[in-house]
Amino acid sequence: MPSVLSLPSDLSRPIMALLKSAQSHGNLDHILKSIRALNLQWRSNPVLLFLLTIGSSSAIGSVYVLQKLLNRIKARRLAVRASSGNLKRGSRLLSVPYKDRQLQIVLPPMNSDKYESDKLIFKSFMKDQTSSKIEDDDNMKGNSSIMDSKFLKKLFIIWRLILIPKVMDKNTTLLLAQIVGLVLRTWLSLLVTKLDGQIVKDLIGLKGRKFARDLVYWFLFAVPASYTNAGIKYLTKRLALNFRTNLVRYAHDLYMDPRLVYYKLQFNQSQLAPEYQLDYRYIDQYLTEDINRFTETLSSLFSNTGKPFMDLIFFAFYLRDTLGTAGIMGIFFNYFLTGWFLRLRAPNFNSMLKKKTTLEGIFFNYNINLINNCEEISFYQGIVLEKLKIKSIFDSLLKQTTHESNQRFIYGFWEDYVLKYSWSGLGYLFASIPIVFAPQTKTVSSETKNMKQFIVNKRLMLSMADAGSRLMYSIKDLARLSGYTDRIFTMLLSLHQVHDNAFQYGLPSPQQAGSASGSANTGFGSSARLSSFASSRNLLMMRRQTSFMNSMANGIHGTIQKRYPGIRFEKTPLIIPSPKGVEGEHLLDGLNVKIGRYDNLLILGKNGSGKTSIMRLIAQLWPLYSGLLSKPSDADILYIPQKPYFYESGTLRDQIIYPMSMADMVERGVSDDQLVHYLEEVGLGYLFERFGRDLSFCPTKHAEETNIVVDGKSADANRSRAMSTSSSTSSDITGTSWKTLLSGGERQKLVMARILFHNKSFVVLDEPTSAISYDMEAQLFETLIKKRFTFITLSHRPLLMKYHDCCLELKESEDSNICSWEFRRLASRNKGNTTSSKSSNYDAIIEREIDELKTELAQTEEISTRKQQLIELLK
Ligand SMILES: Nc1ncnc2c1ncn2[C@@H]1O[C@H](COP(=O)(O)OP(=O)(O)OP(=O)(O)O)[C@@H](O)[C@H]1O
Repeated sequence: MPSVLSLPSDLSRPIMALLKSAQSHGNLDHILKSIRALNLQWRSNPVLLFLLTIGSSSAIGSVYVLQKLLNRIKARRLAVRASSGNLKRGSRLLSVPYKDRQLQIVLPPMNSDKYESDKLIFKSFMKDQTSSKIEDDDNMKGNSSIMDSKFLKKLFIIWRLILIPKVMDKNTTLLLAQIVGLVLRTWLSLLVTKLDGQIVKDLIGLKGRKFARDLVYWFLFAVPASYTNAGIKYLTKRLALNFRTNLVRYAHDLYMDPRLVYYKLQFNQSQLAPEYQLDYRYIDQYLTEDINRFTETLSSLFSNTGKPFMDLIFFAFYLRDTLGTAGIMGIFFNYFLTGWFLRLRAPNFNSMLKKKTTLEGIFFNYNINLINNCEEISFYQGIVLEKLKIKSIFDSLLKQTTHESNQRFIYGFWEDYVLKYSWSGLGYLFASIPIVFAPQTKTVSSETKNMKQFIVNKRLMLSMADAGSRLMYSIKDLARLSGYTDRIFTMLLSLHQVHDNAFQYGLPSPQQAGSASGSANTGFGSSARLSSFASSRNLLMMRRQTSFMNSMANGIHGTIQKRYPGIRFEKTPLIIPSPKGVEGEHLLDGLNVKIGRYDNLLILGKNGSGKTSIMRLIAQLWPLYSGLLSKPSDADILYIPQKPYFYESGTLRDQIIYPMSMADMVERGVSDDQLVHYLEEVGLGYLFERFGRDLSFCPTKHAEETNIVVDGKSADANRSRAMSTSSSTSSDITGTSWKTLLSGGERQKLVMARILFHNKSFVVLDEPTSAISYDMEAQLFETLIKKRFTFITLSHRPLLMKYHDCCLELKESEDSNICSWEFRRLASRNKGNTTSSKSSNYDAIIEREIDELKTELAQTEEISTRKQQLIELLK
């Protein structure tokens, strides 16, 4: 038998001819002759597929370029329409920096009806869970099986509502294209397998010309095969990205809603089963990492399971001709047996993944906390304690990861032994069956035929084994997907619960509690934990009735009027929101206060007495359980919280106009000059100078890359000429944040400039001048009075009375934990000269404060005298 390396003369001739032609540069005749000598069949599969690939990729490329061009034209038109305010109602146009240009993205208006109808689907899911009592012991431990109905139901809900909301969706197209790609790839594998056997047959049969031709076919095949592989990978990534976009937008629409879901989430402590409870502190991880991982796992699952599945079916059909139906049945029986065996051995990857992801979130958040509070921690020199805390969190993560690795090691052994080696061994065995049992004829042609058949069968068997093993490996992917599906579903469920108009801050709403098909005690459905113990139907019914009565009695029944020209409380309790409702912790009871336009109110009280909570009630962050609250419309009132907030990556201008966008500012006709004037009024003119007389100054690095322009109005459009001379000073102080760049007092003053800009009739200020010097404080209050703002100030300093007309004092009560309150009108303030007006009422309080200060001063003096005496003694 000739060696494969020593080519026979028949084989070397066409190759030599090709080489010679290559040597004689451009001798087309020679090349054509050599190709002709190969006897290529133009209608053969490799040639047709090669030409088809070239043709279709050119067509796809042209469509892509055309689409890009059309998109650019569309974006330009949109920008023009946006700047003239002609966008569809509710739509917003964003200009997002991308490479060296701005991408125009239109955000369609939110379809709130969709979210309301989706809410019903989530509600009925929760009701089904209770009524069918799926909360069995397994679920209590979070050990849901990867293929259980709950996982599939959850996935189906997410799929139908968010991932592919309608049949004619672009994601459907991508999915279909992916399926076509998978079928094509399997078919190509089959053709390649046959060609492989043919090449071996040519070699062994010493057919040089055929060998060279099949080699050319091989290289032609490589083009569509590689193209299909790359295409499938691209489609997988694209689908994941589209799924992610849909999910992120959906979650953001619910989370960042004017119904304040992002704030109220902390109160959603309904008594749901643990698997449906979301820890709001880690919502960032759900919204970012989890969505990303869920969509990637889901879209890659199609190619990871689709390809082996197709392979199994195609190859089984092909092999049936040689191995017979019994042989194929035997192979599949083997697969199921090993699959069953591996499932028995598989640890609970789902629950391991959930635990690990939660710990990763805690670890990540703690690191962020360190960054956000680095200065405070440095002052306290608290890094040792912080390090200990971070270490203990990391240790828990490490323990969980080690446990997971150990489990994976044992399972990995069984998986590899069975899937890689046993199945391949069996593959050889099955491939040899037709040869071993064929009639024994010892001619050269029968040997080469046998060899070809063996090669083809062996390749198909190994491919089948590989496909089967990949299907088995994807059990792990499925477990991972199940874990992520649980997390994403829980997040969406919680968002819907809080987004619900009837959200009761953890207490079930009356209709939920009493719903006929519904259940006992969930934020929206039922208490899985409670109902799992309620073994009898009667007990469940009783529980429902009790819950209904409770929620009726403890629910939110207050009345809010929103167009009142002042603030009025009538018989209003101040209760910390909780699942107990009215029975929760009371801070104040029966509050009766009434102020009108131009009545400035000071709310006085010690720390923790409930001042900020009153502001929360007025701003409707907290519910009004009973009584009456009358307040001005939202457009007329501005709330200034105790902690000055600065817009992340925002410019100096953004900080003044927050929460308005540049587009709104331009629309209101406010110029940059006016903003500068406000800065000067609050005593921050020098800051403007320091930042290079540039309102676009931003201390955050890469601010330009993240500077998103809303509705086509550029931040620079309104900049006055005086400001365009940006000095080098501004660039010297980049790379920090507003929080660290400004002092405490400067931050409060900047917020005051915000008040002047918004110019709303009513302002609620929580400790607005706690870090500002007395002279500046007086100036700021004088400005507010002069500009005829009506302000409600929350403070613990009676000295501020001189700027106010009424005072609500919250006092500690001797006989109960609930503060008592006293509302009184202060003697009329001389609006022009506040310091000259005195009232005996607040004189007494001020005298008391002065006395306290004097006592403190005397104590300090005494200490310093003693210290001096000690020093002298030591000398
Ligand atoms: N979300 C909450 N959950 C539980 N308790 C809360 C919550 N928010 C506030 N409280 C409690 O309510 C009480 C009143 O808080 P509030 O912030 O209104 O005090 P304050 O009078 O503004 O205090 P300070 O002057 O220190 O700002 C405090 O005891 C606080 O612990």
